Amino acid sequence: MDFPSSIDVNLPLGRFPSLWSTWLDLNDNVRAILGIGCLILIPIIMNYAIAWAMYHWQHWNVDEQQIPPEYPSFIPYIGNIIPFIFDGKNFVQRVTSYAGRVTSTRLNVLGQEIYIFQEPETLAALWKSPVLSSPIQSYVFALKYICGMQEKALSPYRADDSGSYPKPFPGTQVEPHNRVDYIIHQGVQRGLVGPGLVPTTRRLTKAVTRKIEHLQVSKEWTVIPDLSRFMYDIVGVSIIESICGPSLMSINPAFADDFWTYDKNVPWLSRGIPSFVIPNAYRVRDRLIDQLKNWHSFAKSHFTESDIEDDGDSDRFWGSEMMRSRQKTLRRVDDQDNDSIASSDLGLIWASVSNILGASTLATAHVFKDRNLLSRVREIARNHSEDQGEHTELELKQLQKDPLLSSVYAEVLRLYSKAFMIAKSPHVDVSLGRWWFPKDTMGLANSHVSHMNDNFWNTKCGLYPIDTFWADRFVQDPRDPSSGPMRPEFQGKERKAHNEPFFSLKGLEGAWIPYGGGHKQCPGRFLAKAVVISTCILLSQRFDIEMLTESMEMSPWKFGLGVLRPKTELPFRIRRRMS
Ligand code: HEM
Repeated sequence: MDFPSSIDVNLPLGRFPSLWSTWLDLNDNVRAILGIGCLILIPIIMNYAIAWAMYHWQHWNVDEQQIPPEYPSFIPYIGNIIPFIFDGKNFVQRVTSYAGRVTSTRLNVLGQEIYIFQEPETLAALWKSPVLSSPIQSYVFALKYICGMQEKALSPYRADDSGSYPKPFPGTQVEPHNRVDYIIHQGVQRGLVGPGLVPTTRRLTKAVTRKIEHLQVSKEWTVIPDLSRFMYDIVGVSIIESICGPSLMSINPAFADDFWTYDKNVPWLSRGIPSFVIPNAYRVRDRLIDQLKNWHSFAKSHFTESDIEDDGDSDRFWGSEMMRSRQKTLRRVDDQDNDSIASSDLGLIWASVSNILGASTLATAHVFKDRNLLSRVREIARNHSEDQGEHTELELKQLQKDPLLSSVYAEVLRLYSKAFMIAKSPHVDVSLGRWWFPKDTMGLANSHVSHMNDNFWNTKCGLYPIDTFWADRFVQDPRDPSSGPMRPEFQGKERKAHNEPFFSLKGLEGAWIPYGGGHKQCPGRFLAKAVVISTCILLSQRFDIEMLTESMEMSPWKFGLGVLRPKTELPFRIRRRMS
């Protein structure tokens, strides 16, 4: 049908007829395609509009206790997955903010409901709950994709709904020898928080001190291309030695280099990128698993009880009681074999190295970049060292209580830790104040969102913005009401009990969360603090370091996996100080 052209120009709604005539001028195929497009698009837009309205309505409806509102997604089912995986930082920040405040939210990702809890009080309530287990799906995911565990060995992990407490959850059918969640949890607790803490810290600080003492650096400047690699050779290798003993790397001389390459590839492995795209990452992981198996059989055939040292923990074959006992407990779990135990050990070693390495590197970079901070750190070191050089174990322990050093350590973790913590309640719904956390669903918390909460952290009225490093942020000075980590209105009465500047994490539960919280909190946190502080002290005392780059841009790819790493190499020059 032809449309009279005269109407076209004279009608007050002249645009409508011209659109209409354009539509009629199109050929049938194009009209059919556009028609189908509209049929698909209109329900999507309506669905989005309804989801959007529901989202806001649930946020305004503050009187009721409810499950967190579902964040609307333009394309149902798959809408959230792409930004979640590839733009995690901005996506998580966006979905957990409402009307300028941090909030909790619900996402639908590939048909699965995921809850993100973020308000400090909600997180504090979450971590007090005694009914949470480990999120077994995420264990399975990490063991499969990051550590290369085979499907059969993963089945007892998938089946374990008994929780990580000594007493299994009521209703579970899992047999005691298959309680992998509890077995792993209690093993690392004993090794890193319980009786193993003192001997492991001693081995670790000794190894770090020895490596720093023996650095091949003279009194002349030497240029070194990358601070991260330099710190890996000190801190990363020391932590592997202190947990696994000297034999792992002495019988596998390529282990340290292979592990460095593997660690760089973990962000890709964790995204499930297949082996034909990143063959080298898979090859290096296979090599590490072979080397771990080689170490296991070497240690098994050489170790006797008499090798255990007087501290009751160390031995030169397995390294520590934690690694010795994992061999027994994990082997008893159904369907485990040499490969699966090696994959599991690879995961533990990665957890031990990855974050501590990032934290020590960034703390060192910040201390040496700021001359004033460096001289304050050196002054503290001098005051704690009797012979103006060597630090005794006791001195290093006392240095961990120093407010400035503790603040530098805490601020590095506040600024650079971007971990997802995962929680699940397999059997009962959990009340978290305003929100419900339904049973058998996945709950997440992200440290980046908590650490960048502008409404909580003190910036001294914008002088030290939330996304910048301020060495003194965590120092509380009783004489300065504007000091301390949180905004003055959140400060407790604690500072009244002090006369001198002090460091305390009181009141930061649910806000400073680099280690997660509650029962599943990182067991390596005490070791981490000891190492970050000892490394800063020892390096600043013995060496001059000048960073040869201004850039401290972080790679976004480790977002969600812990402490970030610099995007590029950090070149620097170093020389031994005149004593
Ligand atoms: C700055 C250093 C570190 C940071 C920021 C860090 C952070 C974390 C985080 C966020 C978790 C997950 C907690 C949760 O799910 O709620 C975790 C778990 C864990 N971390 Fe660390 N970590 C650090 C150092 C270490 C070290 C040095 C070790 C070992 C020597 C270690 C061993 C572990 C282990 C074994 C787990 C799993 C615990 C379990 O499943 O029960 N971490 N860590």
